[in-house]
Amino acid sequence: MNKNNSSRGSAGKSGGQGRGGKSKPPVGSSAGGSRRGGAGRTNAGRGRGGARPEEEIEGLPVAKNDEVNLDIIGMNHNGEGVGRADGYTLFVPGALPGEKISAKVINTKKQYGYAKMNLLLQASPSRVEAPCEIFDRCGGCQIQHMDYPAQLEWKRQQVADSLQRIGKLNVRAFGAPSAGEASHGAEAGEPLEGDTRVSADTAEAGAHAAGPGEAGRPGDAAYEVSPAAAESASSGSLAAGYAPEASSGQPLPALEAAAFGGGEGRENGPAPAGGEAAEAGAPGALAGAGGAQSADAAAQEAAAPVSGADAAGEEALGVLVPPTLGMSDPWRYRNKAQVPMGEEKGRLIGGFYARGTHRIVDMETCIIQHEANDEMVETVKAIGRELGITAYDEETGRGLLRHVVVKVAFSTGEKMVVLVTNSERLPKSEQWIAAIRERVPGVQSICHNANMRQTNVIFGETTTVLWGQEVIHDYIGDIKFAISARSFYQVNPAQTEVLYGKTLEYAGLTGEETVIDAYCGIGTISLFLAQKAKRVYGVEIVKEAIEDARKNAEINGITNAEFEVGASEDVIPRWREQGITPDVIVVDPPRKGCDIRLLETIIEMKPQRVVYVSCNPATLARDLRVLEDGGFKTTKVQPVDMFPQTVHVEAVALLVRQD
Ligand SMILES: C[S@@+](CC[C@H](N)C(=O)[O-])C[C@H]1O[C@@H](n2cnc3c(N)ncnc32)[C@H](O)[C@@H]1O
Repeated sequence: MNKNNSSRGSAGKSGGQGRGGKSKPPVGSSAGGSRRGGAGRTNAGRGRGGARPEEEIEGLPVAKNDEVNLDIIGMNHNGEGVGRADGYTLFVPGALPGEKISAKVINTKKQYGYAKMNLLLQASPSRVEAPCEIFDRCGGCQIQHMDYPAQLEWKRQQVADSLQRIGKLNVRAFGAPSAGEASHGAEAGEPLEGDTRVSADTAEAGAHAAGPGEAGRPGDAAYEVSPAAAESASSGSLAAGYAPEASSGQPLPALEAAAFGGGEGRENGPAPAGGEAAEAGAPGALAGAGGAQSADAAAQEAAAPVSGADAAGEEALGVLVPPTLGMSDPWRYRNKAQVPMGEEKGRLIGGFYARGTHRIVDMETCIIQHEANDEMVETVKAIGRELGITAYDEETGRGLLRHVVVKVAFSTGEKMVVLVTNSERLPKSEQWIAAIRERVPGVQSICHNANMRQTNVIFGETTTVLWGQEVIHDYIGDIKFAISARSFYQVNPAQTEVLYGKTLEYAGLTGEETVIDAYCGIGTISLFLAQKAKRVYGVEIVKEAIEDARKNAEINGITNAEFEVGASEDVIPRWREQGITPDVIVVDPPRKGCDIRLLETIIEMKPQRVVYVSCNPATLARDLRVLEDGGFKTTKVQPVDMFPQTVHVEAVALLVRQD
């Protein structure tokens, strides 16, 4: 915080425009006009004797309703700007790294608080106008106001930071030469800008597990990843994976030290203001932006080890985290929409939840969805209104239509509509079918899923095909996949090819290997691997997905892949007892990461390589630490942007066995 420029209480309050969304926040002409004399670091004079509002905590440098000027030094994993007011962390929705803002404190906790941006005093060069009409209300995307190169670089930093702080891995300084080159230059071990910024940007990210709507949760201040927390978050919360532990009341650095045995790895100072933005334009730093890696990144990749022998020489340089592989057109990329339904003044509406809430923002178009999905959702809403359908109400448990789920296969154009209702049967099903068939050209499958439980989980156990096929078909590369209503299928088909391509490359197959694909879904990765391996064993917990996987092997004439239903942590130890000895194990778990029993089994099975595909850098880093302690070395972790405009981060890691 610029102490001299901050104001207290109501003095000099400015406009209240809120977060930087579709419309940019007002840009102030200058940061001058200081209203507060002196540092004003204490809460003195704020009624210690009972008049103080309950949430106000003594000894903080700011209080609720204070106006402060902040330098935004980073962005947390929810996409909120991170500012410091006299060392106290304030999260500011809509603020970008490198910006100077004026903000009003809206809530304080012991270790951090929230502020609302009033005035943008100095904008980041990465700030763009969010193209979506409802960006400032909808919780679906979080970073449309950041240009795409900066999004990609931020995602790389998230991965690098998690590896360092949670996994306690030594991350190679970006731009550092490979082992061979290192002997020629002194720079090899020196931290580069990227690394310096990493920790500062996200030092608070782990401390902040909750979105605005969850701000009241106790003890958000730990990096430790709890499977239970992550599990509950898999239904969509961005707070996923961080356990409410270790709320000691200490300032953040001490907390971090406690959680991670502090002092290990790099200790980085705060990022220079504007650092994120400045680097966004750095040559070679943002290779993913055009859908291709930079020459720099490609050279590092080529130099990175893929075998245990090479790894020794590279070890001192640390784990390589190349630039995020991004899309050339990061819009309209999603093949699936799962839209909650509600009512507004008695009218059926459907859209995504407002940030941090379960309040539905009615939506006509979503510009990260394929147009066909937009059209299907709109059509289904219109039909629902015509048929007088009620929407399910979470609070009362009454009402009928819960979710509309639509899928489109990019390569074949096949479409699926799933109506999820709070009823065993779909009332007026004949009318629904006739109307959808008539108004959704090319629809191949209309399904009903019954979910009568009072839960956030979208699907219930029973799915019925109302009309048409049970599945739709899509291709990834040359392989054809059947996708049913409930099976997991990657949502960004263009980037799925990139992700699986990396997975296959890291698996380093010659045709002689036995491979295990844990958390295999409908066998997508398994079938990719099977083309280059001797035998592949896939395991997945959802029965329908395994049925799809078997069908998929069959329709592609692949005979060297077999699949089993069950939890990876139960099935793979059994395979071990049966004498299956994999050369390569691929894991692609949900956000909560791998079960510890699975990690222990992997360590005991001693495959040459482990390829870990992850959609949560925090749990990835936690699990890599276990595998490292068990004798594996992490050599590279490649971020792949599967979810542009959102804070979701995907990465593929390669580990090689040390002995
Ligand atoms: C991130 S998806 C990956 C699916 C697949 N690899 C793909 O790329 O399409 C994770 C999958 O793990 C499954 N899953 C969750 N917990 C599991 C467990 N304990 N054992 C096996 N599969 C599990 C989910 O049903 C889901 O299909």
